[in-house]
Amino acid sequence: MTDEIQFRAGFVSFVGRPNVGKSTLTNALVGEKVAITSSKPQTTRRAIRGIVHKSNGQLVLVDTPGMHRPRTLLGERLNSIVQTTLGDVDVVGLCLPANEKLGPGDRFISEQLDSFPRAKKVAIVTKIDAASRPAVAEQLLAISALRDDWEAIIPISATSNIQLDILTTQLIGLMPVSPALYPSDAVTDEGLEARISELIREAALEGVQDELPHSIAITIDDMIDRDDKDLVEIYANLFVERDSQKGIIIGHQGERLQDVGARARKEIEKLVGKQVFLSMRVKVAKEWQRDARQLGRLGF
Ligand SMILES: Nc1nc2c(ncn2[C@@H]2O[C@H](COP(=O)(O)OP(=O)(O)OP(=O)(O)O)[C@@H](O)[C@H]2O)c(=O)[nH]1
Repeated sequence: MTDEIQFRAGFVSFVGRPNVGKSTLTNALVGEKVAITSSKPQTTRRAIRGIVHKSNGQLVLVDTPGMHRPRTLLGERLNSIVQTTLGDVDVVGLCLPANEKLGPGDRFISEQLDSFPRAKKVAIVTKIDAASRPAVAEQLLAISALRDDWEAIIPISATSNIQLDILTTQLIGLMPVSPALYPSDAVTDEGLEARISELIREAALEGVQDELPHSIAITIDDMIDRDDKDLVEIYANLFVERDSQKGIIIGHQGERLQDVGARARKEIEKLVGKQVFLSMRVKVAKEWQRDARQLGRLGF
């Protein structure tokens, strides 16, 4: 036996109801914007990986869409992404917000986790900055009674950076002994185009009404890296399902679309480290969420 610390690496997936802070946590742990965050529930569609590198281990974070009961074909595809992802991970972190009592949604998801015996279960109590100490204590008790196979129950705040290091250390401790799975400079294996699409979708979601979020999809037609200037030209399509939604996205005299473009461009410029020219066209793809062929074309 040696005292040498063994390197550990593996996969972690954060699950939980919509809006409990999974994407914010992923970004905070990775230290770079990889998953989109939004105050609108269920905005995360893909299994996005962020990678956390420490001297003694590596965590590959698989950020899944919230588990929910499917209502449309899109919903079913999202759920099947969750299923295939969770069959494969070393640890599932069930995110439960400190500032809301446990409810049927949390219990439903916890029960789903029973189907994945391979994964170790960790409870992550999110948003502790938004709850009083007694409320956090009460929540910890309720969560410990939720399952008897928790490896750990860890209270954190992703926005106030409370206990994030402890979470990382504990998660690494639960990983198998393994060499690093990704090179040390990788933060995500999502392609650049996919990340850009997500940034545009995030900008488009800001301030829209409740029914719209699921109706928006982004595709990129072309990306041209100009050699004559420090500039990338991006040609994107913003799909909605109905003509009326097209009007909402574009806004009065195109003002809203201009706003979305300006915000998206700022975020994309941070990502690519260059000036960006962004052209967006709004198109209607009728009922794309229910149509298998259109889903395929839009990348789901
Ligand atoms: N006060 C507080 N708010 C937080 C914290 N983490 C996330 N939030 C907020 O909670 C909301 C939802 O966060 P997300 O990270 O998008 O939640 P999510 O679970 O990924 O949501 P879906 O993608 O819809 O499944 C956002 O408005 C965040 O700013 C936290 O630690 N403290």
